[in-house]
Amino acid sequence: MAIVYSPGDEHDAFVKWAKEQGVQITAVAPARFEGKGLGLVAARDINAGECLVKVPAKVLITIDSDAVWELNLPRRSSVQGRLAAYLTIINADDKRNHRLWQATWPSMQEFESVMPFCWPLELQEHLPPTAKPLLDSQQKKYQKDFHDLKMYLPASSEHLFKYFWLIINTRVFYWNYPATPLSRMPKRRSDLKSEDCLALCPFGDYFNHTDVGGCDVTTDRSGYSVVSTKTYKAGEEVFFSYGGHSNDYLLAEYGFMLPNNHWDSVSLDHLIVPKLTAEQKDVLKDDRLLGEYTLSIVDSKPAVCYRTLAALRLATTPQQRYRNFVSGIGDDSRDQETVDEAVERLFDDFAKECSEAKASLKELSGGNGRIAATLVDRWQQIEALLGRS
Ligand SMILES: C[S@@+](CC[C@H](N)C(=O)[O-])C[C@H]1O[C@@H](n2cnc3c(N)ncnc32)[C@H](O)[C@@H]1O
Repeated sequence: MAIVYSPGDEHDAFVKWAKEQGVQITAVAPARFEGKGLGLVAARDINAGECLVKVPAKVLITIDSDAVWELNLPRRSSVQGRLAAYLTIINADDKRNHRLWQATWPSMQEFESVMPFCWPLELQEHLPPTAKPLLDSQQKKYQKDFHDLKMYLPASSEHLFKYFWLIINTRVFYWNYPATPLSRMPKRRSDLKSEDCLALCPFGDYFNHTDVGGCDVTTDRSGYSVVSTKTYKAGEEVFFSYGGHSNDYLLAEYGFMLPNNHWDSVSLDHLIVPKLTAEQKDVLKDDRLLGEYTLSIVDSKPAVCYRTLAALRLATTPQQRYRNFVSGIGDDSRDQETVDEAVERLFDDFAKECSEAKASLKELSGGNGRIAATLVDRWQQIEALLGRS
């Protein structure tokens, strides 16, 4: 993979600024990686357990930062919205403290090709069934944030607000305000959800994601520390994990997918739920087994989850045998063949959906070849999950 070790003057200027702000950087440097934008490269051999980056709390951008707090943005709007509004409002100020940092962020043009949020509707409609609801909820969140905050933004700045909203979506770290006074917290500490706990973290936001990790990130009152959990050879990319996310989640939230992602899975709900009778749905609901049916790879083979097996058993065998299965009593092997056949039919239906989506994307590609190619890749990955590639 092509790596550009000196990615540009703006990155040198930012690193100098970050160090002046107290960010400690050891043995890693920004570099450009094909297909990933910027990332961090090991500047020498690194041992497991080395502290590579320390970012002091005072340089984070959170809703507790004085400059954000002083804008007095409405508390009913989300933390993501308020941070995007802050960045939009302050953007015209040439002396803003994070100016050199902002110069290292991706452009709106880059987002337009990789973030499903920015894609034309006809391509969004070709997202797989697990990614589509993620995009829908993102769009709703964005609309609400813009609605709540537009009166605080400079005139005609929606485009900029959307850009910063995406910057926050793709670059924030989890921060639960370890030293913030109660009056400034977004909610009572016990009510905080992950979407309330956001911080922009200079230099930390250069790290790209792997499914297997490679560094641990810890927080305390002093800020963030990133410590290697494995050895790296000089010139290797240094990663950490953004979490155990499927490729549909990575695509919708961050605009990329991993070629081999051991967390990958897809929902089977759209194939199973519409085929259940109202009575079957009630039974599954009472047993807390309605929905969240997933397919993943276990021991290198396609595997459906326990919930799927329960739903298919209810759909294809007498109810008492389903009851025995979920209660863990009796011999369930006599229905194994029937359930296996139901799984196969499900896979046939999903494989057909994959072929149709790919065929329709071929017709569409036109000027959006890169987006269509990403979508075809994702449908092919689903075929591989089904064992049908
Ligand atoms: C926190 S930023 C990391 C730095 C970013 N690559 C940049 O150019 O500034 C997260 C973004 O990096 C990209 N990214 C992270 N991990 C990646 C990976 N393994 N492969 C491709 N892109 C990745 C995605 O665009 C994601 O939205």
